[in-house]
Amino acid sequence: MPSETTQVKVVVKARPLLEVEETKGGKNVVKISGDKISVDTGGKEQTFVYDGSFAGDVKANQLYKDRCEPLLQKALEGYNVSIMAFGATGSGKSHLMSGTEDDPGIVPCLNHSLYKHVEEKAGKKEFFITVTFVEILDEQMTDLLNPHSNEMRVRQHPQLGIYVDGLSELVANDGETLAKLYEQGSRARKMGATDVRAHRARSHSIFTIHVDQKESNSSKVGLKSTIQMVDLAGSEGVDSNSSLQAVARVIAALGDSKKKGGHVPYRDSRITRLLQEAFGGNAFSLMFACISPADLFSQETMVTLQYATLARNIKNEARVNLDETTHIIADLREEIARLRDKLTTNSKKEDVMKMEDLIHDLQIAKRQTWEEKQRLSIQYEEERKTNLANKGILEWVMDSMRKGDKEMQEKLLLLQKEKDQLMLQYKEKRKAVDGMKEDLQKKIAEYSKMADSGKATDASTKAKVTAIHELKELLKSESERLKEIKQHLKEVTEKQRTEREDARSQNMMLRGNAELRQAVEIEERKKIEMENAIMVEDEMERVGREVDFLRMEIQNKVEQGKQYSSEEGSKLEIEVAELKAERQVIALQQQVLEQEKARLQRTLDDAYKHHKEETEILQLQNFQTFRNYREVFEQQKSALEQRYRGLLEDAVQDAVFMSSRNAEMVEENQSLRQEIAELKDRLTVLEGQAAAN
Ligand SMILES: Nc1ncnc2c1ncn2[C@@H]1O[C@H](COP(=O)(O)OP(=O)(O)OP(=O)(O)O)[C@@H](O)[C@H]1O
Repeated sequence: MPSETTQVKVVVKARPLLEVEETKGGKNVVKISGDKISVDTGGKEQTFVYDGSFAGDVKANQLYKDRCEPLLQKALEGYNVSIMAFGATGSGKSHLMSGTEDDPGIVPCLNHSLYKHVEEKAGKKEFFITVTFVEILDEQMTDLLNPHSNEMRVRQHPQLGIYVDGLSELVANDGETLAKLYEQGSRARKMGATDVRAHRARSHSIFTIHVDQKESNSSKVGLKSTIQMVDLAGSEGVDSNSSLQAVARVIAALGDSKKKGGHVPYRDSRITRLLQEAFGGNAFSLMFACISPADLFSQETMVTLQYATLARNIKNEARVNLDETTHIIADLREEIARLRDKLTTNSKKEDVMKMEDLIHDLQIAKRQTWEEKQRLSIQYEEERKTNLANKGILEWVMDSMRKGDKEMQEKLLLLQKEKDQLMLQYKEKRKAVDGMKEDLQKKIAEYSKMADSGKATDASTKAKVTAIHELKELLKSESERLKEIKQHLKEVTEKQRTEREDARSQNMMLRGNAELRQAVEIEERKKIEMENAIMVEDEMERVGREVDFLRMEIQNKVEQGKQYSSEEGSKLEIEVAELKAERQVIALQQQVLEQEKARLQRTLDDAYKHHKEETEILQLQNFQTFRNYREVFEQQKSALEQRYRGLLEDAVQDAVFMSSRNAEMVEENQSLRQEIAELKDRLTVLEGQAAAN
């Protein structure tokens, strides 16, 4: 297995002087020239040399290209890589690692090149990439990709190295997935805290990319490497932060020539255990020492630079990691079988314990196969929906809600179908009614024409009158039916509205689900808009038909040479004007609806933004409330304990008093007995004397 001795590389990155620092009168006390960096500490200039020093105007992607891309190449050759950001709070560590949209950080840049490489090698090589994301705060570990509450432990596997037992490893088949996982994890890191900045300043996070690869169609053993991206806790006051102090002690133990060869306190904290390969182990390591250029921070800058100097002396022994999972599993199985035989004849306690460890090692080794990692990843995906939802990460809730909402959606769909059918019936019925009206008008016209002509016989008059009467009756009943349909339609619409309301309140119950609510609102609004549009269109059509009908009637009459009386004329004109006005009103209504829609859209967007912010705050507050409860509980507990302690002390004192009193009484009793005995003796003597006399 090829291996290389390598030194931990240290690059200093000074962030720009922030506006807030400038307004406070902060001055730039850092000068950079080549790999040298000088800090003016109140008139005294101190100079340090590193593997690189970069000023504030340097973009993260340039730093990535320059310093991290070669490390990615190493990782692709099978070496482990560790990229760490170290520095005081506010020195720009997170900015460097995560970056912004305009200035993507080291993690997004590396993500991009990693998958570019994977694409380029398609056909020749197969890659299997997974990620884990852990946060360590006050020695507590949080699985940022799947924030569960199961116990997690740092363990060491004899062949696979150091790992966190219980940490979810998720498959990232493409750069987009990896970016999403990193983003969600970073968000989960924020969501758990009441004071995001203080929390981040005190916590460490490690985002690890596991790259497994093998040559396509080859039985050659594949490669297996890890890329650790570490955002260390803020170092201002290294003394006050014990786990960072532990990192400092490890750096000093390995990097300080006076302490070389001595004990390295990796086991002092979880972060140092997890960085064991990065400092003095099997990895190519790069430490970004992040500093602020401001005089206000010069003390913190000096602490960072001193540790950076020590870190640069650390030597690592990096080797190519072959994917020997299959062999490891076979070896472990063999060892387990041997031990099992031994245990059947002679079961010693240490052998039983060793057996337990071996079985656990085998379990871990078995989880390293691509198939098993894939299976577990799917299982974690399921779990993390709930865990992330509990943490307020919304996207997953949305997905699951869509499923949960299905029943309600189906109900609404059925109602919509019923409504559509009713609408169709309504339209058809109205068309028929309108036709009948038209027919009736015609029949009345024919009848009056016949009557005017004076040619009408009794029979023909009767027939016409009967037909008119029948039609009138039919029209009446059909109009009734139309009314009924309309009423039914109204009821269904109302039912639909209440169901939607229910659905919405159900959605409301899901805390933080602003996106989903917005999606539901948008969908609902679209439906209402569509329905309104249909109604308006329908009305317009009806009014149009009425106008046409009138026009036709007038034309008919004109053609028949009918002279309108001024009364009829003005009646018709009024009717036309009314219809026109009706049409205008509808058009106006439509305009108003459009305006209302735009206004609602704006209100909704504002409400959405506001709600989203409020939800986040609420979640943070809830967490705070929980902490307050816990504090009160702790106080009550200690008050009770104190009370019981007091009672116990009293009881002990009483017991002591009673026992001393008891001793006194025993003594008294004894002396009384003595006295009685003496009195008895005297009595006997006196009785003797009396008898003698
Ligand atoms: N290169 C940069 N360009 C512009 N602004 C920067 C740069 N680096 C850092 N900043 C700004 O400096 C501030 C502190 O940066 P950041 O939050 O990354 O510090 P940090 O070291 O991660 O702090 P903490 O330890 O508290 O998490 C932020 O407002 C950030 O936007």
